[in-house]
Amino acid sequence: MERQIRYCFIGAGSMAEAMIAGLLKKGMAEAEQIMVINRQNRARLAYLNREYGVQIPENKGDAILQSDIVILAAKPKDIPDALTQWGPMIRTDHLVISVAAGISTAFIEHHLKEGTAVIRSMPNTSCTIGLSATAICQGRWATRENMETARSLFQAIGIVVEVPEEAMDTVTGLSGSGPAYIYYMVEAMQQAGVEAGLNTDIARQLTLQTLLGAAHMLMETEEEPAELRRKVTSPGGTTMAGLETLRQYQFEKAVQSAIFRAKERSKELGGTFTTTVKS
Ligand SMILES: NC(=O)C1=CN([C@@H]2O[C@H](COP(=O)(O)OP(=O)(O)OC[C@H]3O[C@@H](n4cnc5c(N)ncnc54)[C@H](OP(=O)(O)O)[C@@H]3O)[C@@H](O)[C@H]2O)C=CC1
Ligand SMILES: O=C(O)[C@@H]1CCC=N1
Repeated sequence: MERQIRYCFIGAGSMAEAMIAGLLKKGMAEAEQIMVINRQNRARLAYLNREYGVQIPENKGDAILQSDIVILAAKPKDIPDALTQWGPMIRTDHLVISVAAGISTAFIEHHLKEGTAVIRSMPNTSCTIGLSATAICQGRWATRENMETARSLFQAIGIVVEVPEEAMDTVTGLSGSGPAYIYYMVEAMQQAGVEAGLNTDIARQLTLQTLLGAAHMLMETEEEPAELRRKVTSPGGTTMAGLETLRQYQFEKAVQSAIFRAKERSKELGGTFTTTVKS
């Protein structure tokens, strides 16, 4: 029987959990195939073991040695230390998939043995339920086969697009951080409903179904968002009044500025480290 692929997550935070939950839910991997290590939070590892049955090896280095795919899921600021600490255990036949915002494939490759395949990705937390929007890009030593492996991994937990590495900061600002913008909008809508007199549960139900319905309308009718918006907006009606108010508060500019700023932040997070990369 063919040996099953083994995954080692370096980092046991929100993103690792979201990917683990999605991979298990979609049957892409069994819990025995997934090992997780972190820096020091043992309670967190115990939780992941209890909740998902994933493997928490006694010896963290062994987890890397026994794996085929290493998923780098520490915070960008901790990536240099993680690479210094764990890099020596990563072999050239490993595939390294980073989910870290801003960190370039070149920076990661610099800390690993020459020839190690590195793929940079940007999923989002909706991978928990198989609905991530993930972008991937190819490092210097990664082959097309490695890219196909990463693609099938992320396809199991959502959609996947391939982009040039220069686009990864924009992707991070748009779809990596994107769920948070939507949740912020939902919070504001619910709060307005409650302040205007609805009970919390009703405000929540109406807001969530409105979000779900609008998302499905966009996906299923394939009409442009501006056209769908036009159909809601009766001349002189309530929507027109609401949209006008959003315009007065520069809604469009606010959303665009948020995405541009998040993109810049992604660059800043990676920029801190680029100077240490030798050409
Ligand atoms: N959250 C999100 O929506 C998304 C996040 N990302 C990216 O995912 C990455 C992780 O983010 P998130 O899960 O939110 O972060 P968290 O802070 O929740 O988790 C970070 C994890 O990294 C571990 N860690 C830190 N240093 C090391 C080390 N040297 N060796 C092993 N493990 C280490 C921490 O362990 P300990 O607790 O023991 O210190 C912790 O388990 C980031 O790079 C982020 O840019 C990408 C897309 C979306
Ligand atoms: O906030 C962050 O930095 C990470 C990257 C994309 C989403 N969360």
